[in-house]
Amino acid sequence: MGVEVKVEGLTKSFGSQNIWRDVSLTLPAGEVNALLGPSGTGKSVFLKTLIGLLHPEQGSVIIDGTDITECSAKELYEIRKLFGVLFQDGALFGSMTLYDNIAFPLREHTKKKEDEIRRIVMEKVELVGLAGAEGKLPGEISGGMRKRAGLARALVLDPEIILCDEPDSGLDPVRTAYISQLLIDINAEIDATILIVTHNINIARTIPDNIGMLFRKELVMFGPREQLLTSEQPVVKQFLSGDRFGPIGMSEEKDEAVAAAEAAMQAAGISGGGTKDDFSEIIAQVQPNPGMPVRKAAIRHRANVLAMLPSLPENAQAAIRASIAEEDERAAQSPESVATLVALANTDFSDPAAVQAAQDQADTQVIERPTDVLATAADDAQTQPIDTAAIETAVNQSDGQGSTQA
Ligand SMILES: Nc1ncnc2c1ncn2[C@@H]1O[C@H](COP(=O)(O)OP(=O)(O)OP(=O)(O)O)[C@@H](O)[C@H]1O
Repeated sequence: MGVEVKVEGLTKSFGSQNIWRDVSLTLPAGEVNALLGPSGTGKSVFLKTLIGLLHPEQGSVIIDGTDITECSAKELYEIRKLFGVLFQDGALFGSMTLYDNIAFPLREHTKKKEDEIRRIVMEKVELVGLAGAEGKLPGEISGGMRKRAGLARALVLDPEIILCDEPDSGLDPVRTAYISQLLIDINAEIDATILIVTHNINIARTIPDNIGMLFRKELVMFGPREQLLTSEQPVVKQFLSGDRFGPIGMSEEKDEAVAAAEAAMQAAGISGGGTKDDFSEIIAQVQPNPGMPVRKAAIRHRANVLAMLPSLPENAQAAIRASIAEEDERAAQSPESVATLVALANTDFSDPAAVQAAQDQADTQVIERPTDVLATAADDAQTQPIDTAAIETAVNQSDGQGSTQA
C-alpha cells in the first residue's frame, strides 16, 4: 500500500521571497491527488520540498514516520527510495539512450543483475507504450515520448509515492488522456500515493480523489475533488473557467485599478474568455482499464470522505452524495466491469472492519478484460437479429451525403 504524506505548517522562501507559508495537508495513502495553482505559485517548489531537494524554514513533512525536514542524510536517502518522480521536462540524461535512462535508478540504487534490470526496464517500456524506441536518445524523440520515458523511469523502483510535475505539459489532449489513464492504472496496480501538479482542468475533473490549490502564497483548499469543483471561492471559479476577470492576474497580484476596470467590462457584457462550463456538475472519475486490479484507494477514499462529509460545505456534500449514488448505480448495472464500484457499493463505511474486508476482497478482484467484454458483446450479437433495413437506410444516407459533397 502507498504511504501517507503528512505536511504540517510548511513555509518556504528563497532569500526575502516567500513562496508559500503555513501549508498543511495530508496525501492519504494510495489516493490520487492533484495540486493546482496559477503559474509561479510554487507548485514545483512544493514537490521538491516533499522529496527533500529543497529545505523549508518551518514545518514538517512526515513520510513513513520520518520527518524528512529534520532527518539525517542517510535516512533521507532511504526515504527517497519510496519516491518515483516525473519532472516537468522528463529530466532525462541527453547522452543516454532511453533504455539506459530508465535503467539508471536500478543500477544506482539496487544490486540487481543486468538480465533482471532488462526485464524490469522492458516491462516499464511496454507499460508506457515505448516498445521499439528504447535505443533512441532523448533528443531523437517527441516531447510526449520523453514524458512517457520519464514516467517509466519513475516507476522502475516500484515507488510507493509518485510525484508528477505537469505530466500533460506539451502533450495533445488525446495523449494527455492516455497518460492520465496510465496513472489511474498504475494506481490500481501498485496502490501508490500519487500527487499530480497540473494546470489541466480536465485532469483535475476526472482523475484525482483529492485536489488542492495554491494561490497568493497559501493553500486555498485541499479536499475531495467535489469540494474544489463546487467551490464558490472566486479564485477557484476563475481558475477552473480560465477567465481573465477575477482575482488572478497576469502577475501574482492584480491591482485595484485593473480589477475595477475589469469589473466594469464584465458588467458591460465583455467576455473574459473563460469557459461557461458548470464545474459543479461532477464528471465520473476515470476508472482503471479492463484487466487492471480494483483500485483499493477508492474504497479507502470513500470511507475517508464519508467520515469528513458533515464538515464540508453544503454544495460539496450534495456533489459527493451525487457522485456516490452515480457510482453505485453504475455498479448495479454492470457489476463485472466495474468491480471497484461493486466493492464500494457493498461496504458499510461506518464500520472499519467492513472497509478492511472490502479492500481484502478488492485484492482478489480484477476488472473484466477487453477480451471478456468483446466475448459478451459477440454472444449478445448472436442473439440479436440483424436489422438489414437499418443498414440499408444508413448506406443510402451516406451515399446521399457523398454526392452532395461532390
Ligand atoms: N532554486 C530556486 N531559487 C530561487 N527561486 C526559486 C527556485 N526555484 C523556484 N524559485 C521561484 O519560486 C517561485 C515558484 O516557482 P515554481 O516553479 O514552484 O512555480 P510553479 O507554480 O510550479 O509554476 P508553473 O506553473 O509556471 O510551473 C518562482 O518565483 C521561482 O522563480
